[in-house]
Amino acid sequence: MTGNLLILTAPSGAGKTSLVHALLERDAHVRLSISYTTRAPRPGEVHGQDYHFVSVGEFMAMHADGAFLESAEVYGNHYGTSEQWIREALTTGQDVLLEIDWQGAEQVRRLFADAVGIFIVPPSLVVLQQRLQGRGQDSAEVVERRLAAAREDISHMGEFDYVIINDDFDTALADLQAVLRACRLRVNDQRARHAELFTSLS
Ligand SMILES: Nc1ncnc2c1ncn2[C@@H]1O[C@H](COP(=O)(O)OP(=O)(O)OP(=O)(O)O)[C@@H](O)[C@H]1O
Ligand SMILES: Nc1nc2c(ncn2[C@@H]2O[C@H](COP(=O)(O)O)[C@@H](O)[C@H]2O)c(=O)[nH]1
Repeated sequence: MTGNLLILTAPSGAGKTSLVHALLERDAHVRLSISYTTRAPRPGEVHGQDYHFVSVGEFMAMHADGAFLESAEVYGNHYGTSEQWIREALTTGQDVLLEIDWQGAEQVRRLFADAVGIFIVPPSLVVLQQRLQGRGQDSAEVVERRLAAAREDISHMGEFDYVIINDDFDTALADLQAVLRACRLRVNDQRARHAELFTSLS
């Protein structure tokens, strides 16, 4: 039985990384894909933990080798997901989270028809601006660029299966846990679990 593939997308600063980390602390059966990026590390970010930080040359070589399940240029940097890592993790039966933008989500959906898309939105653009500025890790120019893209990002909401409004953090986290729980109850997984149970009890 393979794991569920969940795509989490949001405008920058909506809170998806915070939600994902809170989920990972509470759920041992879910794993997060660590993306490759050409973006410079933020203060405190760790290579191999937050991202695999690579040069543009390294990224392009990986892209040419077909190493990425999906990749996109987002806010001026390149980002990509390792195909090998994803396929291996799913094969072990663990659920996998992809924290990627809407362009990457589109590519993954084409390859994995049963991937579940979750779009996270901030309650308003004013709140989004406060979160991006409050995070205190990006220059004013970077914050401006990301805010300017937020409306376009949000216009892709309809391409996803679930929408979580990240206003109150605990409510949004409970919503994310509920979606994951619903994924685990999908018929294909449950049929396989039931067949095992049925056989063992017969
Ligand atoms: N519900 C919430 N209420 C208040 N602040 C929040 C909430 N959720 C997240 N934040 C804060 O908002 C900021 C942005 O959150 P986070 O870095 O998780 O966003 P993100 O969507 O992952 O952004 P990016 O795509 O740029 O990585 C952080 O400082 C985080 O602590
Ligand atoms: N298509 C992909 N998008 C990705 C990937 N990893 C992250 N992202 C998205 O980039 C932006 C900016 O992230 P930041 O860490 O620089 O703030 C955000 O929307 C991420 O979801 C990826 O592998 N593929």
